Amino acid sequence: MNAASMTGMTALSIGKDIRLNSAEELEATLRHIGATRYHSLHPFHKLLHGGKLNKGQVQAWALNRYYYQSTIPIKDAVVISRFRDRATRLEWRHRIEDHDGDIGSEGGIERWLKLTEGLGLDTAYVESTEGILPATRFAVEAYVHYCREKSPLEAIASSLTELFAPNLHEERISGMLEHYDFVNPDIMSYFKRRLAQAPRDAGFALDYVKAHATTPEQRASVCNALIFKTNVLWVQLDALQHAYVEGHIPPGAFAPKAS
Ligand SMILES: O=C(O)c1cc(C(=O)O)c2c(n1)C(=O)C(=O)c1cc(C(=O)O)[nH]c1-2
Repeated sequence: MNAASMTGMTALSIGKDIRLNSAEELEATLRHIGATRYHSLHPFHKLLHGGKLNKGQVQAWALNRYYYQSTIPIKDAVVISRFRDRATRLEWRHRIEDHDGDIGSEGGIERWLKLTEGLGLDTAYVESTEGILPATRFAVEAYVHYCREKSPLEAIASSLTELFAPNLHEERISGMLEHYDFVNPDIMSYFKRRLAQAPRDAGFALDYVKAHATTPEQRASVCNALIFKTNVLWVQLDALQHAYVEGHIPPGAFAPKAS
């Protein structure tokens, strides 16, 4: 089967008639899903990286993304809880440390707060998550539930969007530094650090699903987990676009000060 000419993919799943007969076909299909559905393609990202947003809109993005970032270690604790196998738990554990840090060493969540603080947001307000969009909360919670309720294989597979994150982070670092005078290298340190972390994590997850999805049904479930996750990311940007570009801010959500 040629993944690039794949037909029958719906918004939620690959077609029932698609049978993936090998690990190589699985990987080709996963890469096709990333190339056609990753949130790098979303119009909100084009605006963000192209310097087309004002400071309030960038604040709204960073504030909402904080909820995603700060939930990732909770999600990863759920993933770990799905495994009896000690080796898999050990391998996954560093992801929690990457985000939470350790006693005396900074983690990704603190680096994200540098970004929100550098953008002029009050840290206590960001951490309270009071101002986030309802859709951000629903989408991020859905990701945690997914990892709790689906198979351990699908829980790992749902992290595979990270295969496609480094290109996006490169584009974001250079685009935002070039276009916004309120952005500097220090507050972008979160993304610089992820450039090293994400390929290692994604590489493990890809090898894992290639080795452990041994039937066409399991390979389809891996693809559907990745489709689910691309949707988790996509709807968050849809909600930002609707609220902060088209101007329909839901009641109670963050309202940027006029700049
Ligand atoms: O900036 C981004 O677009 C982006 C995307 C993703 C992703 O693809 O899920 C992650 C991250 N960043 C990220 O920083 C991160 O730590 C991360 C963890 C995970 C995950 O699913 O376990 N995804 C992502």
